[in-house]
Amino acid sequence: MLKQNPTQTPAWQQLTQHFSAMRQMQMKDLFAADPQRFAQFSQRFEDVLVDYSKNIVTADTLKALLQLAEECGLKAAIQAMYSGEKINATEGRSVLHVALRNRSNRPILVDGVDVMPEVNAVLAKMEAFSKRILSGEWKGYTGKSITDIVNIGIGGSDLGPVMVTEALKPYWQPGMAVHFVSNVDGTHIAETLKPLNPETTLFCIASKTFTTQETMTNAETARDWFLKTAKDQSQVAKHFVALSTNEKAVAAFGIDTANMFEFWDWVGGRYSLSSAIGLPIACVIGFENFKAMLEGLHAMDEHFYNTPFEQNIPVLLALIGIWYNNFFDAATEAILPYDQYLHRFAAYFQQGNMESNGKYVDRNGQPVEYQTGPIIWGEPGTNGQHAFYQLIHQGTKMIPCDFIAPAQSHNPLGDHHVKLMSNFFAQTEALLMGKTEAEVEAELQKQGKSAAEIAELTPFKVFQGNRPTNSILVKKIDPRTLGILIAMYEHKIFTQGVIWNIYSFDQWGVELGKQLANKILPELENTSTVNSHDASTNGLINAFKAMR
Ligand SMILES: O=P(O)(O)OC[C@H]1O[C@](O)(CO)[C@@H](O)[C@@H]1O
Repeated sequence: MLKQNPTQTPAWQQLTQHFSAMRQMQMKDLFAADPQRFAQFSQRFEDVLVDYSKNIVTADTLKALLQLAEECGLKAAIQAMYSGEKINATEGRSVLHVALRNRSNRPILVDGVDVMPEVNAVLAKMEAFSKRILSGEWKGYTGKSITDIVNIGIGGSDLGPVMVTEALKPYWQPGMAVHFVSNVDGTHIAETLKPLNPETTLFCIASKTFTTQETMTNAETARDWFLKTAKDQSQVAKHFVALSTNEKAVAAFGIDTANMFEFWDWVGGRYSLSSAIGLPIACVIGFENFKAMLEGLHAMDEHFYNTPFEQNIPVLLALIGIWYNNFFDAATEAILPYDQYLHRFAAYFQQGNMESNGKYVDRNGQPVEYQTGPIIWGEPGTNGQHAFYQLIHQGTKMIPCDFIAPAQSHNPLGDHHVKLMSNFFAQTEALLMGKTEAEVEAELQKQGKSAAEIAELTPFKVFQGNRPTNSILVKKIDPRTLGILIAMYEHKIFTQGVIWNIYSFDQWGVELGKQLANKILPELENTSTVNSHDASTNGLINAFKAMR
């Protein structure tokens, strides 16, 4: 794979020059000058409309950004990922989440072996299992059917299934509920288990490595809770299944490996929701709906693979993100879904994006001299409007935002949805147009304010506008559309990682904290004074011990 420093490309130089012309550009002037701007700067994919016209970009900006993608070897990088090359070089692994939802079934080779037969075999096992659970055929140790699934996992073994099961709540099958335990804080599992009955509860222990401290601790607590009632160790098989790549550790924990749903080292944790990690999803929305989501993911995978970059939605979103991140110095991006069911969508892509592209070392092992991954955050609208939008509208920082909304609500109650959507449209319009001094003065005059009051109040009520947004309007949040949206963001992240010349599929940055926690843990289990750390850490640990 090309290891190109993006700042050394001709396109980057061109963008730098172009930026000096664009930094003062007003989007409203661009709209006024070009009645075709919306048509020119929007793309449709199935029931998804992506409008990126409210960005500080012209055709020339996109041309230069597309050139940057070419010069950084994006085409070859996509090819390398889809053909199973070991693009996760620091871990020596292929990156093949696209194989998990490869509905075309075309062979995808890792080390010369087609992975599709094993992908399909696990999917078939998930289908059979989820059907047995949902039909009530799978019985617990007292002969009762399962009513509650508890997924125990963290990070990529939690956030995807949480986000998807919440997003697709209208598709939950009758008589089944799903719960998630991730935090090692005992409160999480204690509160989750409180209302549950061990006779009708199934635990999915979800861990790629099956060594993660949080997950193994919660899994042991769950097993103790279960055995407190069931008594008999042999009944564990009816209530515990494992979603993992580590057969040995699964067996050592006491889970029958017949109840293990396998995946592979070429599935990254944060890209694993369409692998066996998706089992709790299939068990609550049903396998047919799970399959529809896989089909949506695959449709967007195909779009990303086959579409020329100038119409390629993930590529365009990635390039626009780079424009703000690297030229306008925007440090964050907000994801703002106007759909309550998508309330964990930003959290999901916080891991997806920040664990992938939060890197300062490039693929040559050198520190980068440019910005890489942005900070991702967000909450559902309209709650965000009454919390942090003040800063987006009038703060000193540029925050490019993605607004996401469905045209059809799953809960068409009265006029709720049109009210919600009026806010969706109003916000991006306000961020684009702002409100001028003259408009504010006229408004205050109408309200009967004196000249002195008008002069005093006007500066506070002016909105500069010119704040960039993408609007992603979908027909309905259904399994297929959700799959499309997920893959769209995944490939945006990939594209940016390629251009920033970083490795997007490792996560060494999470290791140091884990190592130190393992060192500190035994120090917390006795009463002696600790002095093996820096003064602050020693002080805190010793204060903690004194307070216990
Ligand atoms: O599935 P595992 O192995 O328990 O890991 C959980 C999570 O931990 C990480 O390795 C680091 O936080 C994530 O990448 C991963 O999703």
